[in-house]
Amino acid sequence: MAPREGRRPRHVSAPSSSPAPAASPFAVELRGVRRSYGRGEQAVQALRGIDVALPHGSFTAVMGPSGSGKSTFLQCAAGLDRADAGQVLLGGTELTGLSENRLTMLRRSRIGFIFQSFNLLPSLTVQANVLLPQRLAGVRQDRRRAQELLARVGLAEHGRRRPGELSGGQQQRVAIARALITNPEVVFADEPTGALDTRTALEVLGLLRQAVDELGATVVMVTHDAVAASHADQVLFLADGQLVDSLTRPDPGAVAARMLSLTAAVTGTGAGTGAGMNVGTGYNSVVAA
Ligand SMILES: Nc1ncnc2c1ncn2[C@@H]1O[C@H](COP(=O)(O)OP(=O)(O)OP(=O)(O)O)[C@@H](O)[C@H]1O
Repeated sequence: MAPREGRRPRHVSAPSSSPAPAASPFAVELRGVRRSYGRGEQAVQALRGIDVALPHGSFTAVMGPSGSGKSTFLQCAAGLDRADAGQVLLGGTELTGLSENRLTMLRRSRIGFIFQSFNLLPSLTVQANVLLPQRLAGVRQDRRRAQELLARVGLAEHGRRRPGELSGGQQQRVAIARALITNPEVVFADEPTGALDTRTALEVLGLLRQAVDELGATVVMVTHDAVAASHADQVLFLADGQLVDSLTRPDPGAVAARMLSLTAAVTGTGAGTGAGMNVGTGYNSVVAA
């Protein structure tokens, strides 16, 4: 997938260190990834052979009906959960097979996370929260970069406050700054706007878009919201543990139409597979290049 025209990463105004040289053209690659939960008749096939490759500097949204495997996809791609089969690569480094310690170190230094519920530490100042990934990774805490990132998300004056003194939208901005502090290869965002009102959500999505366009970040975002997904370069649609479709340069209407037909197909409500939905065609390989 090519990034949107006019939205190519410009690698300008990166607050400090530039991204590490890419060992692979792809920030994230999943090859034949399978993950099931439980055993025997109770087993649930959460991912049933996922093949996808997402280039550096791209913004990808992952959508699908409830239970389609979005969270499992994100967890496996981010090395928070282990695939039963297949390979997961981050910037060319294979995660499958890494020891727990090495996986933890890799997550701390090369991956940023943004969660629906912000997950800031209430007892730390805003600035200390932003610096936490560097502290955990055991690298020098770069206060200047933290301050630059806080300024970028509009919180230059809030570094000494505690998260509890900020609004939800402001807390999510802190979480974005925290996710970017280590200059990670990929930022994984799990429903980052799920707890925010519409206007605040749009601001947060704009900041994620800026991180991609101006800092060269790679963002992978799970969302239920068609408007949120339309900020991405590409939307991947999951159904029943498989990638069944994708949309590039998505607009909210097209995303909503595909979700509607997907949900109808999954629940069997008979709404058909209009809007070009590909359910059941065996399309499960999306190489975003
Ligand atoms: N720890 C677990 N133990 C057993 N089954 C699980 C576990 N985690 C997920 N599943 C099952 O795997 C399937 C995929 O779940 P997953 O959470 O990835 O879907 P999702 O698309 O993120 O759903 P939602 O939109 O509702 O959050 C579901 O059938 C779910 O019930």
